[in-house]
This record gives sequence, structure tokens and C-alpha cells, in this order.
Amino acid sequence: MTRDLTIAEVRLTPILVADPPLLNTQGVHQPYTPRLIVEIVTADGTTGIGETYGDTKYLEPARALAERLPGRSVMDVNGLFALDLAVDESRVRDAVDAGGLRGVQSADKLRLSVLSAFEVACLDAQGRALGLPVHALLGGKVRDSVEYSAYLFYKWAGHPAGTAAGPDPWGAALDPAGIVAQARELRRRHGFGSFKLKGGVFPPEEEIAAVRALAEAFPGHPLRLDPNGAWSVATSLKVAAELGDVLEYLEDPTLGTPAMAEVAAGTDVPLATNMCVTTFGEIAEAFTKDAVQVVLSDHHYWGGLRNTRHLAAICAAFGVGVSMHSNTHLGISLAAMTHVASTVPDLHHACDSHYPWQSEDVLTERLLFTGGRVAVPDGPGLGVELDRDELARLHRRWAEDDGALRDRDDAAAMRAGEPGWHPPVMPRW
Ligand SMILES: O=C([O-])C(=O)C[C@H](O)[C@@H](O)C(=O)[O-]
Ligand SMILES: [Mg+2]
Repeated sequence: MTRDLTIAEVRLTPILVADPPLLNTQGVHQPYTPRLIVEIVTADGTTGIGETYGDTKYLEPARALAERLPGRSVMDVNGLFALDLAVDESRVRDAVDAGGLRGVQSADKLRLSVLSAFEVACLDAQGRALGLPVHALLGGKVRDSVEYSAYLFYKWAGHPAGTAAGPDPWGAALDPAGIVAQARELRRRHGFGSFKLKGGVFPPEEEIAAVRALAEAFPGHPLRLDPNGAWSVATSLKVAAELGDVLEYLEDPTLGTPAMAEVAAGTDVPLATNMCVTTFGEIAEAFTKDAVQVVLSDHHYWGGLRNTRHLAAICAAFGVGVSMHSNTHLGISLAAMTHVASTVPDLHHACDSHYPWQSEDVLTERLLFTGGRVAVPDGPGLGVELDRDELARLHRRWAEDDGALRDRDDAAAMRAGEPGWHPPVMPRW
């Protein structure tokens, strides 16, 4: 049977997803975070799905793009990226991203962050039409499961204003004992074997003590600390010296490639980043200065699964390692992350994922971590199914919001608990 893979319809559904009060150097996660679900439907009734950031600045270009797709082939992904997609430059000029933690803001990055969800939806639709998993469309998996690390956060017991669902079951984690207890619980539930602590929240001595406590509790397990650029070069070098014996890598200890290069020159601890190398244009300086030894890919802002593979190939050529960054995301993105990660030969670090923190999802069946790994789906497309009732429920929450939560703002969420809070001037310590 010849299939008609002409795009007939594109559906965009912004949603608000419950998020626990996880702390970072900019503030705290809002009770609900915006995501955008993209569905691309072909003339023969095949539907592909994708997911990206749902803040207003992404919704606007996503809507413009959606209008231009009917009549194009879902197979024409190169053509999708060649479309001249206008974005509102003022949305990114001098702006920090949601949470302030994903590096430079540019019109091109905004564009890629939108296109990525459409690319994933096209690949999902292609896979469904051809009866092939997405990893096969990317050249084939080189592993059957992908390892993820436990993403540890300092956190409050509940959101200051509470939520309809009440406090989450995780409780507070504000000191080394709380972080170790959280790590034990994540390991008990999901079997994670490596641990990343989101730092930059408390003075470095407290975070050093937390990592030391983790090293004692989980001897020999890979550990990472990520203060999102909150430290000076001197502080970064001090932390690296104190934790060098237990860290797999230190992630974005300080801001900017020149400062990262200074730190890298003064320590043997590998430096990882999802802040100073977040676009292809930033690679040359960082790699030639040997500023980073591991790049955290993220298909959302690098522009999709194929670009993630390009990034991995460049890293391999320069002998730079690859890991994977995550922001609050749902199962569609976890499936996409797992497919692409399964095809990257030189992936030697467990990937990050916020998924264990998400109690809600838009899939009919949640993806599972077993022994800290997600099995690579082998069904057609992404191998996951949309739960339309849940999608509608989370969309209703978005529609009923007065606008306060539609654009993620960790500093504003922090002010609910600490009035007068402003994102700190960097370096904070
Ligand atoms: O590795 C990272 O830098 C992140 O995951 C950034 C995120 O925004 C994280 O800090 C968060 O969710 O608060
Ligand atoms: Mg990071």
C-alpha cells in the first residue's frame, strides 16, 4: 500500500505539568511548569508526537510553524529546518532562559528549541508509517538500553502556597543527610548507579559535605556536582581540589568559556557543560581552549535528534566526551532522548533526566528505569502512546491559569517563599 505522508494537520497543546519545589541557584521550580505537545497528522491518518518547552516565547513561533506545515511531506525534515521561521528577537535579547540555566539566548536557539519538537514528531510519524523505531531512522541503536543518573536536588517539603495535590512524597532535602536519603530513595525506586547533585544553592562547603556524604554512602559510584556557574574560578578550583577523588566530572562550576578554561587548566577533574557550549557556534572556542571535557547534549535546544548526533560526532572528533542534559520533561522527550542516546557510539556517561520528579505524564504507560536504565523502545516510531484524556486535563490547567505560570520563572517562584529574592549576581561564591 502506498501511504500518503503529506502533513494534513498539526495540533499544538500547551500544558502545565506538576513540578516539585526543586531548588537551583536562580530560585525554585514553580508548582507547575509549561510544556508544549506537538502532534503532526498525515493524510493517511498517522500521528507523530513531540515535546518541547511550553513558555510563550516558544508557543508563538510554534504556532507560526504549525500553520506552514500542511501540504508538506512528513519525510522532509531537512526542508523543515530550511523554513524561514521568524522569532521575536526581543524575547531573547538580554534575557536569561527559564531557570537561567541553559546558556546563551539567541534567536537561532529559540528557533531550534521549537523545531526540535516538530522534528521528533516527524520522525515518530515516519517510524509509525514505516513500522520502524526512531533509532532505526537514525542509523540504528548501538545499545539496547540507556543509562540515566539520579538527579538530586535540594528541595523544600512543599511549595510555599501549596498545591491542590498537597505536598509531594519526597519531603525536604536541605542538608547532606537529606540528599543521601533522596539518593537512596531514587536508587531504591529506579536502580540508579550514578548521582548528580544540583548545586549552587548553598555555600560550596555545604555542597562539598553533601558530595562527601554521597561518596561515603555509595562508594565507587560516579558522582557529579553542578552549581550552574555559581562559583568564581578560585572557588571552582578549591572545590575541584577537595572533591577530585570522588567526582566523575564537575559541571559548569563557573560561567563562560574563558573562566571554564582557567579552571580546566588548574585541575585534573573533567569539566562538563550545558551552559558554555549550547550551540554549534560556541564549540570552536571551547574545544580549542580545552575548556570542557564533556558536553551535555540536549535535543531540545540543539535542534533535534539528528543535530544531537552531529554534536556527538564533533565531540568524538575532538576527543570530548558526551553526556545528556535535561530540564523538566515528560515521557515523549524521555523516549526521544533514549532513542538518540542509543545511537551514539561514544556515550560514556549516564544521561540526566528530571523524569523521576514528574508525577504526571501524557503517555498511556510511563517509561520505566530498571537498574537506572531505560530499555530502548523497539516499537514503531518513538514506541510510546499519547494519553489524550491526560493531555486534555493538563491543557485545561494551562487554559485556566491566569498567565502566572505559563512562563517558567524560578526567581518569581522563590519569592513566594523568600520575599525579596532576586537571582544572585554571579559568581555567587
Ligand atoms: O544541568 C543543568 O544545568 C540543568 O539541569 C538545569 C536545570 O534548569 C535544573 O537546574 C533545574 O531544573 O532546576
Ligand atoms: Mg548543568
